[in-house]
Amino acid sequence: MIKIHDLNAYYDDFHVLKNVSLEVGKGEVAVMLGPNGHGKSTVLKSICGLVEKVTGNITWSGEEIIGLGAEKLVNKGITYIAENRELFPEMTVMENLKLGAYSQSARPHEKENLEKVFSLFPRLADRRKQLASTMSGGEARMLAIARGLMSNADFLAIDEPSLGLQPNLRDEVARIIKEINTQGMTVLVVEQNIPQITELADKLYVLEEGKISFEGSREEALGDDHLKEIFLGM
Ligand SMILES: Nc1ncnc2c1ncn2[C@@H]1O[C@H](COP(=O)(O)OP(=O)(O)OP(=O)(O)O)[C@@H](O)[C@H]1O
Repeated sequence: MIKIHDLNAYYDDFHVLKNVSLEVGKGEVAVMLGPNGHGKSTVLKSICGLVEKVTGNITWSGEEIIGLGAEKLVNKGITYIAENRELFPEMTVMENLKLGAYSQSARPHEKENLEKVFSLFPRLADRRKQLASTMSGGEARMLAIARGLMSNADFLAIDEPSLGLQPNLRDEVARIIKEINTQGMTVLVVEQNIPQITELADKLYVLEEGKISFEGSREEALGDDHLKEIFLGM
């Protein structure tokens, strides 16, 4: 379980997150919604050791992990999948995937994770020799998610997977998140353009102005007209 208590995050003097507390139970999917620029990515990055100035507590399976840094956290099974893909364009699909398994904890599992990834994303298996730079936007997005899975993670923080995706591929992203969750992955995802993802959420959080303004089930969120209209698009 990931448990965040009173997280504050800063970029220099800019105080982005203000006493954020949330938890994602083992094997659960939590979805974070909220307006642009209010700090959703910063929550994910703070968990994954990618924000320098943070205070508060973040525990993973009971162990304090705040401030450990991204490399140590990847070895503990905590992986961030960025919204801006961050692929290596001049490398093939296969090379990009193998780089996802660079960490000490992932290396011994490279073969089995590759098989898992290719069964989830058959299209990547067909294109394993293709350069990442020549993939369509949707394929590149899938590759970014697949590369995250190569890290042998137990917890994935996924940032806006729908960004730049056509509607049919959004269904595909929802299917994949459901599938990896069924296999036991704990997921915190920032996403409000794929209704199927909010449907599979065990819990929704809304982040506004760096603070959690709502926490509850999708049914509870649907009971609130403001949330329903603004964040659930209904
Ligand atoms: N590396 C950085 N240095 C300085 N300011 C930053 C940095 N990253 C983000 N910010 C600022 O922090 C605030 C929160 O950004 P963040 O990306 O967490 O928001 P968000 O809710 O995820 O937005 P979006 O939905 O647009 O991705 C924004 O004002 C942003 O400009």
